Amino acid sequence: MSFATLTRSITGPATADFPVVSDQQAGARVHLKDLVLGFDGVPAAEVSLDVEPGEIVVLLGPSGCGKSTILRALAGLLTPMSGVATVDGRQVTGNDAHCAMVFQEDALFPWRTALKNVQFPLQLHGAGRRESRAAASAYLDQVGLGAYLDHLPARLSGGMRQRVQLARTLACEPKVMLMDEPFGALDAQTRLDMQQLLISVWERTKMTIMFVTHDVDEALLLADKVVLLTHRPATVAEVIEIDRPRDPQAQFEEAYQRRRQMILEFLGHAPMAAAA
Ligand SMILES: Nc1ncnc2c1ncn2[C@@H]1O[C@H](COP(=O)(O)OP(=O)(O)OP(=O)(O)O)[C@@H](O)[C@H]1O
Repeated sequence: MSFATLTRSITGPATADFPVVSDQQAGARVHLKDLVLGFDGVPAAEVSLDVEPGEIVVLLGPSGCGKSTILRALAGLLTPMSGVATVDGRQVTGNDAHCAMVFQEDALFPWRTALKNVQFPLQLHGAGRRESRAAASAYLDQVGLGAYLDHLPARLSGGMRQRVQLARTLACEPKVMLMDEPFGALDAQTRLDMQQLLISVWERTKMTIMFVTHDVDEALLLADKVVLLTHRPATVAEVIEIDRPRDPQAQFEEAYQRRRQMILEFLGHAPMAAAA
């Protein structure tokens, strides 16, 4: 998307307190077909998976099974051994402009203020100083950091730094946001706040989100689909579809508890991938 469209989307009429998002920005379809990823010729993941535009798909699986590797391949950071990954029908090769990654450890520039961190991708795409400043400050406002524009990352809490990272990722206007345990290092309350913030961002943008977590409740709160993966090399063992809207009381119901228990048991006894 051009920066002109971006600024239109920020300054146009908003439905709530969030910038209007153009159709172009809505989520992309992700298609993984017999995708084999690995290191030094040894497979770490062998997956086929379809993600509809605007879905939140959560990857759950035992430690080291290959979850991050799948996200890294979609971000263009890893070349597949075989198979294909496409985003809206286009094969992912190298750094795909439609996909942006959010890591657990914030990857902010420590010498740049919150505002300048978010301005960075905008300027990289050719926006001028004034335009990028206005856009970045709008994004930071949306993640609740309007009063912290001039703070360096060192002066922000872990949760606030993750908000800056989220704002910076949103400024890239990705069609697919790849989130690798983004809230794993946060305290419980901040994590809940970030989950709610993510849901509100997603409701407004309808981005496709692929999210890795070890937290089953986080998965059940966020996901349209929970994808259960086997031990390395990760293969898809099961895809669990979860209805929306989410009832906040649902977690106290028996059906929720049964599903949660089933997933916990799966993770405790996750199968090995079938021999090829
Ligand atoms: N750069 C690398 N070089 C070699 N092996 C790697 C590399 N990165 C990851 N691996 C290996 O690939 C496998 C999958 O790693 P990956 O980080 O994708 O797992 P994960 O499911 O995300 O793990 P966790 O849940 O513990 O974060 C692991 O066995 C890991 O040791």
